[in-house]
Amino acid sequence: MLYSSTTPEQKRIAMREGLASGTLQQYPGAFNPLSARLIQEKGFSGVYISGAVLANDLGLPDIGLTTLTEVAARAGQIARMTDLPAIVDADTGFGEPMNVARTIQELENAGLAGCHIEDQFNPKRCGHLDGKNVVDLDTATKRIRAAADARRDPNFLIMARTDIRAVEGLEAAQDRARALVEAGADAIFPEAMKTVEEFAAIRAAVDVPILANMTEFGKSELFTYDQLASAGVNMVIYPVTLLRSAMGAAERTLETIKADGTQAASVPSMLTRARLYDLVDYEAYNRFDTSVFNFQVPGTPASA
Ligand SMILES: C[C@](O)(C(=O)O)[C@H](CC(=O)O)C(=O)O
Ligand SMILES: [Mg+2]
Repeated sequence: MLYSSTTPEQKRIAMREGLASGTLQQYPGAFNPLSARLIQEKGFSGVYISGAVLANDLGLPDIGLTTLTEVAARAGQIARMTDLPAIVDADTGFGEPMNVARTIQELENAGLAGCHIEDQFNPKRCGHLDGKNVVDLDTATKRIRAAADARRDPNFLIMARTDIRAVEGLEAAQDRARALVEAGADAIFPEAMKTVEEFAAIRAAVDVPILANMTEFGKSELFTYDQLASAGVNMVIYPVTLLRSAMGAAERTLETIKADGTQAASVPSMLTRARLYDLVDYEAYNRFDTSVFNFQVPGTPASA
């Protein structure tokens, strides 16, 4: 009810325990606070908050147009609606190392469990597109050092993402991953790995948890849970999957209304009123006022 009753500190501890457990942690991407509830209900380990989704949701491309204020506010709205730890995509950290430091503190204040900072140039682009550029090693490590020094909760996860694989190859990615860990990264996000073996190569290069990005229509095949687990991956994200699914369903429903003059044919694939009320915990608000939920939800049997 209302917001989650788990504190950000507890969520960060749970996330750290999950990463240390040896079990692959699955973090689907929430596109709004309500979808974070669904992710929790389905039994996932955590919630991912994608920069691409935050930008696309505003009707913008994912090229670094969103601001720290927007990202921290929306990520905070999502994080507080779930008991699960939430990790947010902080892109390039929103500026110079001093801006990165401020970013970390704002994200801590917003209740996030961690974030990732990448080594792309601005304007950045999706890691699975061609034509990316990465900053030099000195700039990349300064970002991470600033992030690690800025946090106040030692359990807030600083994950370093490197996009260098697509630019300079796998060995360069291994070298950079090692340097980023040296600079204080708690985890590594090797972007746009082509094969499971490439994930295993990054696994071999560093001693910290590593993340696999299973985004659709990208450079990586959609590897299964078992494939990633056997390559030693610790966390997998499905960053844009729910937004793509929801928008795909919305598009089909709009087409149905146009074609049929009614949405009736789409109703069976919709979340029902009862399920929606369930997810927002409607009935629980009766503890404040018993006249809040004193009706039969339309569409449910009288005995339900
Ligand atoms: C993970 C990612 O950074 C994101 O913002 O979700 C994107 C996902 C995507 O664009 O498909 C990425 O750069 O991979
Ligand atoms: Mg992103």
